Amino acid sequence: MKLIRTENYAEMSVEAGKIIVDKIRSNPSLTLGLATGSTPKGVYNYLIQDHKADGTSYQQMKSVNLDEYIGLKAQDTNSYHYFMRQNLFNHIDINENQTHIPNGAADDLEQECVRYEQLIKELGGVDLQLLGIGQNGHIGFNEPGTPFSSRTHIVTLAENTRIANSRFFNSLEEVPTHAITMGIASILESKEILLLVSGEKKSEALLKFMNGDISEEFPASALKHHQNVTVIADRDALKYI
Ligand SMILES: O=P(O)(O)OC[C@H]1O[C@](O)(CO)[C@@H](O)[C@@H]1O
Repeated sequence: MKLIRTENYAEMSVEAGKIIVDKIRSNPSLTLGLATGSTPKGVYNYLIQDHKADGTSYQQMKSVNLDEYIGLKAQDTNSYHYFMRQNLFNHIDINENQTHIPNGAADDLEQECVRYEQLIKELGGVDLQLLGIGQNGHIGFNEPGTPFSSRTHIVTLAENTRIANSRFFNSLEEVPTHAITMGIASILESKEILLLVSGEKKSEALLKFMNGDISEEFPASALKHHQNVTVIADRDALKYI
């Protein structure tokens, strides 16, 4: 595992953005695994600015997102479909048919999980997966206790995850209780993983990740089984390291 230390969120975002742009330029038809939440917003902003200034093209690539809330339609402003359009897709040269996000409003959610897993296979797997980490160590929406063998599945969100994410909603009651997420085994099949960690709130999770045991009680620890993980963290997140 490689650790890149950065001063702050902006620097972390630029470091990650440069790595992604390099990959896309050397392999324009790659499949990029994307994440939502506050952490990757700066990276997406870097990609948008680079696209405008240097013309990096996304016309041939494909993307798969990690997760989506159950019960929110794609148009819902709190859905991850909406997040991705607002924060990246609407600002680069990518078509909707190149981008994939689990459908949290599907009639048959179990079938949706099977479809999504199959889709990733048909795309040839994820070349580079961008990840954030939850304060409880979740990756995607794989909460503590999720088997490392898990594939795309339906999860009940941990209360602390709902509380953490309630900042995007009007109230905690509005935060969905369930989500669809790529499983840990699905994530580990990515050829390369970029884990971004920013802010003091994530410092304990980062300490546990770097120095703790590999355990299903701390989902991110599964990444230690992967051969090609780069962690990019900022000074606040690195407080204990
Ligand atoms: O970046 P944030 O908002 O702290 O969220 C942490 C993680 O939780 C999730 O939002 C759950 O999907 C991840 O996508 C994200 O990486």
